[in-house]
Amino acid sequence: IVQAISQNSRCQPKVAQDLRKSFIDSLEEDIRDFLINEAELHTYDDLTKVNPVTPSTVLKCLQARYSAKVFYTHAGCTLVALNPFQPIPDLYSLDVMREYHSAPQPQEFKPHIFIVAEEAYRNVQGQVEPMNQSLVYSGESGAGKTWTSRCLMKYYATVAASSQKCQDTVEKIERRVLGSNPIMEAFGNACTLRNSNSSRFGKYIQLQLNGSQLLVGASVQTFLLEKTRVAFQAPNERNFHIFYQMMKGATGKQRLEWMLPLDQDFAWLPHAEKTLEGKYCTSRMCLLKHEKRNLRRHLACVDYCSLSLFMLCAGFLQKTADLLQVPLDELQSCLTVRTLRAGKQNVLKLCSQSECSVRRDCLAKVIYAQLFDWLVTFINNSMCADRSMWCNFIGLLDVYGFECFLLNNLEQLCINYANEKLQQHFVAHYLKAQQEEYVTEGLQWSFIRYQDNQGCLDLIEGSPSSIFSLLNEECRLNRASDAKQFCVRLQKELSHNASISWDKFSKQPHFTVAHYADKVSYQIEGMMEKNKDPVPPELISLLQNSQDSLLHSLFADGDHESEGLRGHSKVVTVISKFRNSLESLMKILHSTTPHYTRCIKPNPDCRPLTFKREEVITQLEACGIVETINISAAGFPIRIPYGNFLQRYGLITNTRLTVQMNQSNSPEMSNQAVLGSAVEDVLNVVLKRRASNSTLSPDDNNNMVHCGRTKVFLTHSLLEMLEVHRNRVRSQKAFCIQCCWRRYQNRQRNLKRQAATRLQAGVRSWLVRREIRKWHKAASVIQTKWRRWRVWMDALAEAELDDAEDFIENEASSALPKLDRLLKERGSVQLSSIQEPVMVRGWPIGLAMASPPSITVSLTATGFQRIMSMMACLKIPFRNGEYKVKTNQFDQGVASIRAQPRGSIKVHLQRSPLLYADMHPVHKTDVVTGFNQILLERP
Ligand SMILES: Nc1ncnc2c1ncn2[C@@H]1O[C@H](COP(=O)(O)OP(=O)(O)OP(=O)(O)O)[C@@H](O)[C@H]1O
Repeated sequence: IVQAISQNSRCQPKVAQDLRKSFIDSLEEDIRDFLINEAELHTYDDLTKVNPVTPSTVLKCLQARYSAKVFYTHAGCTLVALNPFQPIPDLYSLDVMREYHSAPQPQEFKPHIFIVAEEAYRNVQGQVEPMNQSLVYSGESGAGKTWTSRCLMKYYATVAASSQKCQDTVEKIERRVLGSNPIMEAFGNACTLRNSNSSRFGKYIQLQLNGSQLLVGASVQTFLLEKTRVAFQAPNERNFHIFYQMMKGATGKQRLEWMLPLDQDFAWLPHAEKTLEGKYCTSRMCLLKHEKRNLRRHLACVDYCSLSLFMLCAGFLQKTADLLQVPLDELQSCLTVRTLRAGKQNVLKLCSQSECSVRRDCLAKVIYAQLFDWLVTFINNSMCADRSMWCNFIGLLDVYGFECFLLNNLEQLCINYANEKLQQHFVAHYLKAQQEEYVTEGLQWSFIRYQDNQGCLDLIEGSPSSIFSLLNEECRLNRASDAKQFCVRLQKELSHNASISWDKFSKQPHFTVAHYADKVSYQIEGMMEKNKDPVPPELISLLQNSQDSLLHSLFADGDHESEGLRGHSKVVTVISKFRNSLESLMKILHSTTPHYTRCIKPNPDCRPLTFKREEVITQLEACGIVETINISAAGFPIRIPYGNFLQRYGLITNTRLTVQMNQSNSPEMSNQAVLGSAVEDVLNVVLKRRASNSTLSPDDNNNMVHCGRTKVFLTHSLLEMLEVHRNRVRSQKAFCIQCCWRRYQNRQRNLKRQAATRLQAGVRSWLVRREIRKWHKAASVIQTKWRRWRVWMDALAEAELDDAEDFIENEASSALPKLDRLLKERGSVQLSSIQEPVMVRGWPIGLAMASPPSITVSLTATGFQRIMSMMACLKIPFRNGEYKVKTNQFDQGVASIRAQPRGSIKVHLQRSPLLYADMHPVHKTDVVTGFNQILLERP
């Protein structure tokens, strides 16, 4: 339908309108089932969550998000960017950049181009192989590729900028990179029907990073500049911006110097009245002074040369000759006389009027193409860092999206060929990565089905015969090209390939290629000429002899192949050049980690916040987004290691702890079995419950989950179910724990009350008194000895000194060690407190208490618990502080004990709570909930 709409939209608007209506009707029917909860569609930040994945459901989801002003959506491994066509406040601000850059997990943020940028940057930082990154963004004209490119450059210029401000040019490279954009756009962009600032060339920008991941340089590689635009613009389209900027910006003096008439309408500069997007300016490029001067001088030359093109087109031959600094007669003869080779002799032939026009256009195109290349080289020279200064790069590839117009020719064939290559790379990259993981995890691979476009690529570029090879062959033959003849040749040689077909009813010579995105019919008329892109040799030698230094240098090096200078067998065709540059680009892509972004243009008129379904669905088809989602969703996009899975979802079936224990002492393979079955238990519970109240059958399990060697592979829908169940079980458990805790507290309170009474009555009278009795006994022994000693001392005072000394020595040797031992046994027990043992700062059952901050306890964990309770019950005075704890559970720990309001004591054990698993029921709960505090209360 979409194809029919686009084919009829110009010639038969009524038919197209009817088709569009029926298309929209069919959409509604198709997605009715899906849209049960339409209000929530905009919350799907990943299109792989859409179920079922069809173009219409994806479309509806994107539309809902677009209406909610959400412009980025993940599509599995790619990002879909919808163009809002109006600036969105704070979507790309510096703060947002910093937020994404500093987030520990940017993926958890809302989808954004900065997530892709940050992921690539972190890959470089993490030195994950392959370290170099490529960010590929494709889409049709006006979809937002250039915008994306600017955003990414700004992002890297912000996050990868050096914080040190020094004079060195290298520090300012980020400004150079950003500043080169307007110049490139001035020369390479033009106002087209589809985009007022359309890039007419493809580019790969390489941002060079040093070992500290700071931006130190950049380089640009360009592809397929649409140089025909210099001489021919489609109705209502414009030439390259630079010409208009130059006309507008020229001062009176320059006009005089350039001999530019004020009121002249140039045929090559249509619609000069339209306003432009921007203006190039060298000051933004942050160059050194001499570089700036150099660039300005050269740009003036460029302008000069460009200007000559106007003059050329307007037929001002004298002025053109003056500006190009070539002799007028030579210019004239180049444009009007053709040199033919007849044997060894040259024959001059006067050209027809149309041939003269072709030559004039050719001169303009060749100058512009060379100037553009020169500009790219100049920019590269000013931005590119020395190879020794950078070690990694992030490449930004801005490629034209798939194109299918009413009339398609060589340009579209090249563009669509490039897209086929990228699609193949994309599929191969992601499927390869997935396949590798599935194989290592022992998963079956066959369930992923995808469209292989190798057949189409073989048709276009394969050997021995393909469209390209036949086209090149045709161009190398020294004969006038005949479209019909070539069409017959194609039919003869390529009809075995299923990707090519011909419309029997079409009178025009053509061929239709079934691309991965759509079928495109290419007209053959003019294709060979475009492929040859002939440049008369006279023109080249004319420009080589120019007195203008820039022009002279552009053509002096002699690698400009013109039709006469190169042998026919060596013709370097447009296709060959494009293919070569694409090959080198693909080589780079293969050696980097790619990140794909699909830019979508929501309406053809560039109207802000307007979403046209048929427009979007065509693009979704063209960029193979449904295919991409299917690739991402066909497998299991969620991969969770067993340990993490059971930790998170084990509570659904209470399998967590047992499995963890088994895991620690069983070999790896049996672990996997144990873990796998534990996971299955969990999933079975979830899936059965789900199946009981929905259409899902338990057989669907295989499509939603797979247990690999180390990970569980899940689909998004299963993950959602798991989350729902987990939350439900958690709230149930939390409620139970609360009830238990209250019950336990009540019981504790009662028990403590009883224990306290008993302790006060029993323990105080028995335990304490027994000790007191012991101490009394010891004290009386010491006192007796002391008294005896004093008596002896008194007696000795009267006796002779020598005898006395002997006596003391004998007595002390037996009495003092005893006293010493007692003191040692009771720590800081003092003689004076023997009479009042309750007030002694010691504890009868093995607790020796010195002054805080240290209590040394040597007992079991339960014993410690009991001690603390007793202390509380007996109102033993203690101070808040840190106490050393020694139990049989661990060597040495620290407990901080704090008195709480209402007489309770809070003991905080600074140890892994798992060690207390056998202490008390409450601690077990604590293990589960992750608390490690014990609350003990005084009666
Ligand atoms: N994210 C965005 N926010 C606001 N406006 C945007 C955004 N993306 C694109 N635009 C607008 O859309 C216009 C077209 O975008 P852009 O020039 O980037 O398209 P493109 O894909 O590069 O087209 P082409 O292939 O023709 O060069 C821009 O001029 C800009 O005004």
